[in-house]
Amino acid sequence: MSRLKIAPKKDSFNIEIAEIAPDKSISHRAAMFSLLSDKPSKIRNFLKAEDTLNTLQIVKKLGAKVEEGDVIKIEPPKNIVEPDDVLDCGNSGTGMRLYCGFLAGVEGFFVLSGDKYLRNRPMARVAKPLRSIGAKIDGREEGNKAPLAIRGNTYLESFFYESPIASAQVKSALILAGLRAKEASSYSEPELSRDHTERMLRGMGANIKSEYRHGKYFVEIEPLKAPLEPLDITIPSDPSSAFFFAVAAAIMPGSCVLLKNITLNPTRIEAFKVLQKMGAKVEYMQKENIYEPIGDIRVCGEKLQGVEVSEHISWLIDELPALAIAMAVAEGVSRVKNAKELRVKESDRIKSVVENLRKCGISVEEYEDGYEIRGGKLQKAVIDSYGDHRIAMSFAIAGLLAGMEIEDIECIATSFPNFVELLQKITEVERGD
Ligand SMILES: O=C(O)C1=C[C@@H](OP(=O)(O)O)[C@@H](O)[C@H](O)C1
Ligand SMILES: C=C(OP(=O)(O)O)C(=O)O
Repeated sequence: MSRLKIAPKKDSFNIEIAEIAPDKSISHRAAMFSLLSDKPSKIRNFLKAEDTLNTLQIVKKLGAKVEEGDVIKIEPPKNIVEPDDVLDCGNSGTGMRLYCGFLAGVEGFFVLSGDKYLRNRPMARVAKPLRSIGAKIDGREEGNKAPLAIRGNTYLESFFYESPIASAQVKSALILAGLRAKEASSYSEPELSRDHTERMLRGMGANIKSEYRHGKYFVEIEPLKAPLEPLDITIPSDPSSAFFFAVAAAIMPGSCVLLKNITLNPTRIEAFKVLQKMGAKVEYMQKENIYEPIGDIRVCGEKLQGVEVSEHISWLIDELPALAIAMAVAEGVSRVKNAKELRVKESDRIKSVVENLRKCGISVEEYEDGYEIRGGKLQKAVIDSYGDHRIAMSFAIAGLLAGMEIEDIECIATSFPNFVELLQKITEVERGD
């Protein structure tokens, strides 16, 4: 297990970062959705991190020819091939849950598994609704835990599913199944979760409509009549990865960071808005709109104030650990509520945030669905990442103020392989065993 030692940064900094990792959510989808066409897809700036490379590896095992280079070219098979081995999703909930929906309606036998963290995450949220439309999915705990065995079939019923949670992974799994169902289907969620699946599939020609009705978000899905158009996409940078550097600037008054070519999709930048509410200066400069609004974000540090976060949780769920670092140094009390979903991520992120902040000398109260953080002075500590990339990177950023030692940092490679290299532009970072 490797560790990182981060040296405190004494002066403010002003940098531009054009090398934030490509968007993880969009990369997973680009690789997987290429299988819905009968023509080759071209993907530029694909995220070459463990999670998305596992998804791409599965695309190959399902019969696609993949040419890897600066541009990834995926030539889909005529028919999906039944793989002769387990499909390894690694650490990725997105990979596993989306493949469940994708494979449920494809003839063949498929086994999805992953690392010890993923095998411990709940899968009933996709297995149950998929089973109710005729999918054959089983696994440990009656299909709640991987390995999951899918006996795909082409008889999926159409559905009207009201999801109790705003989860883009559940929504995407059901949309993918709906594309192969007998008739039109409908899905609703309590609030709009990230909508990359709808945007990309629509761009490929799928008949998918979405609208707000009675305070809920609905998606109507028409089954595919023919293969979709291929993707020709340049993946923008990931706002969830960019956010670590936004926090770095925000907690060091006088510092600024310009983050280039980031997805500005409103379901992805809510954490930047919270940082702004806390007192940081945040500017958005939209440049393009290809499937998604894309542009630059500039963040400059000012004195931060405590904040309460209890709405639009799905729009900032992945950023909450990094936001907790800003909350830890803000003046006054901050609270996060309605965020129970944090407990079923790569680690129980409520526990990992609370325990590690306490090690840094910050007073924190744990709630079932969040936490209360009393802003103070961060102290240097030895941090356990719990094998969770977002915890490792969040506390590495905290190191800018106090110095920090992070244990078990291999997980960073799941989403942001060049994170340490970029952090070294700001301060000294030492890797050790
Ligand atoms: O669909 C996606 O790409 C994702 C959806 C979110 O998960 P949930 O659907 O579980 O909320 C998010 O936390 C994850 O990092 C990526
Ligand atoms: C929750 C995350 O990803 P996933 O669910 O795909 O493992 C994440 O990247 O923070």
